[in-house]
Amino acid sequence: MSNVELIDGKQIASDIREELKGRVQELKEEGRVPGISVVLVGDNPASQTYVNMKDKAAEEIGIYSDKKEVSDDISEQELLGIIDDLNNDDEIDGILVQLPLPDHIDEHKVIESIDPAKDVDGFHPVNTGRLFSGQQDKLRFDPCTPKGIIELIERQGIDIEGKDAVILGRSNIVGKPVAHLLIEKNATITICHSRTDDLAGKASSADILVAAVGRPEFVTEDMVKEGACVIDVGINRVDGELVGDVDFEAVKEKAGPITPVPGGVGPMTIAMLMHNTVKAREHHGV
Ligand SMILES: Nc1nc(=O)c2c([nH]1)NC[C@@H]1CN(c3ccc(C(=O)N[C@@H](CCC(=O)O)C(=O)O)cc3)C=[N+]21
Repeated sequence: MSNVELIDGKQIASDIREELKGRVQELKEEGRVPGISVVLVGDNPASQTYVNMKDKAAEEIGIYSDKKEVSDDISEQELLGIIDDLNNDDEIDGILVQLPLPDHIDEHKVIESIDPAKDVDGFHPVNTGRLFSGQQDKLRFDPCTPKGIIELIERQGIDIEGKDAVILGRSNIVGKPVAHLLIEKNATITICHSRTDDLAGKASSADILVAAVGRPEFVTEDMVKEGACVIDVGINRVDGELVGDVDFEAVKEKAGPITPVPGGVGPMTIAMLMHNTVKAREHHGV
């Protein structure tokens, strides 16, 4: 008999999409269909996969979804022009520019050109600033993967308050924002990275361990405390297979609740993108 407590991200994401359907129905009755536009620069096959998953989720929930596919030699000015059009398009509530962008385009400049009220990725400095300063009273879009992690933990029935959370990775899209969200939930935070001394020692002190380092099976058994909640944010392709940042087989018996890859954090990212888009429409023009 297995004593593994799997956190079923696929199921939880499906529950969230179901909840969103009701909110979209109410908006539709007022003639206010939520709309998202995804801007895809170049033809990276992995990006295509994500964009297709977003399309499918939007369709299921009843969100209008539009795609702008442009060549990877597009100039920065042209790209900024597309975003300006979307900022001024009343049918569009959410704008997502798929990252990464080609080297000749300044990612920060592009993100800052998005209307913060349409920034469903939660990457604009207005939104990250409101997260950083704990402003929950203002319209704020939290980044999808970090917000999805919080939802996974809470919907699994795990209390965050007072817990020691250790985050492996300090990226702007996962490590830093998830730290702020966990602080907001009254956890105590340690962020570890490539220069951290005794990373294994720190990781193994965690009640909640978030692995977002982008290295396949980086987290081994000795880095996990007995019964700890383990959240695997990794999506590494190894020999055509999807592998997380956690050595799942080695860790699953020692850990408490643990997310699989695939079927953990990934589906939650898309569900939270849909959540942000519905929220954007609910606030749009009111
Ligand atoms: N502006 C921007 N926003 C993003 O949110 C964004 C981005 N750029 N660039 C790329 C990354 C990656 N990303 C994923 C979303 C869902 C899954 C997902 O659902 N994964 C499935 C598996 C899918 C598969 O089999 O490939 C799972 O983990 O179960 C993965 C990765 C969003 N990203």
